[in-house]
Amino acid sequence: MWTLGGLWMGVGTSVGSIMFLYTMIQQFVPHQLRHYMVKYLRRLMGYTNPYIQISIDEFTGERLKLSEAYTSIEAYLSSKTSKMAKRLKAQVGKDSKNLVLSMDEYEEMTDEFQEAKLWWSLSKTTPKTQQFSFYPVSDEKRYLTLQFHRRHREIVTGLYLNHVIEESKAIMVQNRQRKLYTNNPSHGYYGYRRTPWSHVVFDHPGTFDHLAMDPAKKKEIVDDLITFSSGKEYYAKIGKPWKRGYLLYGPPGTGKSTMIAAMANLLNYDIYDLELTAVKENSELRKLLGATSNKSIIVIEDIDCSLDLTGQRKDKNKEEAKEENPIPEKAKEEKESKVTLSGLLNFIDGLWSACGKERLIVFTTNYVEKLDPALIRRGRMDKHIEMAYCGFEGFKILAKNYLDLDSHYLFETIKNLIDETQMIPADVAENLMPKTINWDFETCLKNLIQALGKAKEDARLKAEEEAKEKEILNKSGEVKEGDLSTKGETKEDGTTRSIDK
Ligand SMILES: Nc1ncnc2c1ncn2[C@@H]1O[C@H](COP(=O)(O)OP(=O)(O)OP(=O)(O)O)[C@@H](O)[C@H]1O
Ligand SMILES: [Mg+2]
Repeated sequence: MWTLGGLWMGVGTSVGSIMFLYTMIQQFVPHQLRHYMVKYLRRLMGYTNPYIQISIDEFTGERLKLSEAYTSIEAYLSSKTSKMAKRLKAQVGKDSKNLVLSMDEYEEMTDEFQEAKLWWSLSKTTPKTQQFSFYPVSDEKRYLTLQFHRRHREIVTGLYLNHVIEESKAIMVQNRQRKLYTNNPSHGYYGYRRTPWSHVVFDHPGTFDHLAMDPAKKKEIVDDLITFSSGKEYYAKIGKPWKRGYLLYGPPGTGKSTMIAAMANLLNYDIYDLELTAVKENSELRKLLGATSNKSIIVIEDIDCSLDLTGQRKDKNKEEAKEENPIPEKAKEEKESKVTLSGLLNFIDGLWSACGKERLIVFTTNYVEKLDPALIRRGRMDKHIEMAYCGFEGFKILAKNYLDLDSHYLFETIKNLIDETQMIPADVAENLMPKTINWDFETCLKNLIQALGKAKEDARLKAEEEAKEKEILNKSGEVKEGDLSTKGETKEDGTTRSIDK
């Protein structure tokens, strides 16, 4: 036992010193020399060293995408770090309640699996051209290295790595703090952040239980989402990338944004709120897409206002104003987004869109009829959901939510009024909300009844006004028709034909 322990310590020390040497070279040797030194060191070690090394980069594919393997292993190691590593890094965990510890840079730790002993270390490569900067510069690459004896190759590649990934899944769920990302429009270059997205903790309390809408429709949406999230094998079987598009449309204040929060809370996904007008060109759109994680919702709100997507829908007034006050060409180029409709279509379902798994893409709009049909066809936006005015079923959900009220004698009055009125759930909710400390159910419900009565009356007056306008128009139309018939001659089939003068 002692001998084995001593041997392991010895091996650990020699591996440690080789890695230390590597790290020193990476850190302090000028990059022109570094390449040769590392090459010869490796060759030398190849003859004598019985150890195999696997490295896992933090970012893959020109660092566009956060490596899933890296994230998983980092989570796995974080569960062991507190016992093994000496230099730790602390981050706030789920719900900001606990601190999650992970290995600090240039730190090493050991792990054991069956009879194999394994060494993990975290390193980084520094940029080729050394620059003075207060922040770590964007060329920095972090990577994890795993070393083990070659006699354990089968165990490690066949079993250990799978074991790490499986363990990491449970740990990640435990530690997961959901995030709300945005593509930061304040500066195009994302520098030391190493990702084009900036984020805050996603803390929206909205759930489907809170959402006022037809229960049958709600159930259909929830079922659809759950089926999607558990559809890994199904999507693989039908040969489709594991993603789904949702189009939420309807008047302002009908709960489109609230539904997105409810979707994220239901499925435990992150949200990427994409500000399309801040994206300069299609290639940036691809970068943004590549830097999103799996299990996420990519949202483009008010898609109809986001861009001139067809090239035909330019705002005429804006165009005229531009002509009067022309913006200098360079400033214009810097400011204007060059994202095209085809760029966006590729973003949604081109080859690039398949680079992640389990992703929802959600568009919201108040004017569905303004959207290009290509953008919202099935396959891109698979499910179209209309968020409508509040009906009685929706009201009951709001009454339960805002007043904790299941039934009341005034419900019948509200039922009769609400189905004849077009009131958005946001207004119904606002009218229901208690306005004084000593509130009671009756006052709240009567407030709503009053508001509904007023809305109904306003609608009646508006309809009357419109009818009058129509009548006037019809009359003037009749006069014109009358003029025409006097000037025309009657044909055999009873229609009239004008006489050319
Ligand atoms: N269907 C609904 N159920 C519950 N609450 C709702 C619903 N619709 C709106 N609300 C309430 O009204 C507020 C505004 O709703 P929300 O922002 O989701 O509307 P929206 O449809 O996204 O509007 P817009 O088109 O202007 O973005 C929310 O904070 C929510 O409290
Ligand atoms: Mg909204």
